[in-house]
Amino acid sequence: MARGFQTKLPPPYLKQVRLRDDVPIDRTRYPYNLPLLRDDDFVLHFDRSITIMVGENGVGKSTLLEGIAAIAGFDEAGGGPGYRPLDHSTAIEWNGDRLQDILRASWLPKVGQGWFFRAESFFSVSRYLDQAALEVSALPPDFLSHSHGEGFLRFFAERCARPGIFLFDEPESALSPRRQFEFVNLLRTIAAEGKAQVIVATHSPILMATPEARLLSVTRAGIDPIALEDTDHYRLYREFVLDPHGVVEAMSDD
Ligand SMILES: Nc1ncnc2c1ncn2[C@@H]1O[C@H](COP(=O)(O)OP(=O)(O)OP(=O)(O)O)[C@@H](O)[C@H]1O
Repeated sequence: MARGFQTKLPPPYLKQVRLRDDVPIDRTRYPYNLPLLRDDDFVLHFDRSITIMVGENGVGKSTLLEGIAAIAGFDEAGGGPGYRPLDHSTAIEWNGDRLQDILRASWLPKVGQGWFFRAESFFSVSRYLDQAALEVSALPPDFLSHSHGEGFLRFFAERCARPGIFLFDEPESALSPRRQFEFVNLLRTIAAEGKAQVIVATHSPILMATPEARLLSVTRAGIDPIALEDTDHYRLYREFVLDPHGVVEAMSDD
């Protein structure tokens, strides 16, 4: 068991996040201006150990994950509690971590263990882990001496064997379709073991098909449960597989 987190209670540990009603919200500025957060009664419920968020580019899935990561005590750039893989001191942009100021989280119990996986920071996080191990004369995990996808899967498998809350932003970006099925198997193992909560944002219909997962549709209007077969992603891929050349022609700009 990871130090600091042991519970007999089943996941999901993070039950919901909702907008606070006791702080003013400046809706003119990112991330507070996301259309998704327009309603004062915005609420995101988690009712299974695996939650998969799906939605068009730009609706705010990554921003929400950054906000949840910050609430859990993880760096917005990725990593676990106490990891600071990037120096943010010169950052001029506002990021999703600012959502922690306007969101109220309900936990049972509160979990501070876990990891925020981001494809774009995998390299710097892996370097950071190697460096941290070398500094204490430990064996570096060396996730980078593999292909991108292999290193990523090894990383997931190693981290997710521990209890905690795990956040994944588009994990499929490093994975071939076959490896995505391995990732689904990993999610299924996590669900069966009942010691961890996982929240994934994805565009992959393969990941969305994880049987144990609650699939949530994220749109500018809000967040609602959805069936795989009702997602735009599934419908478009289905049309494509049935008639790839015809669909490419139909979608062409000319
Ligand atoms: N640091 C930032 N400053 C200002 N606006 C931002 C910033 N990061 C993202 N945005 C904007 O916020 C909106 C939501 O972005 P976000 O990356 O959360 O969407 P997403 O649903 O994760 O999209 P994708 O599927 O492309 O990853 C987009 O309109 C984006 O342009």
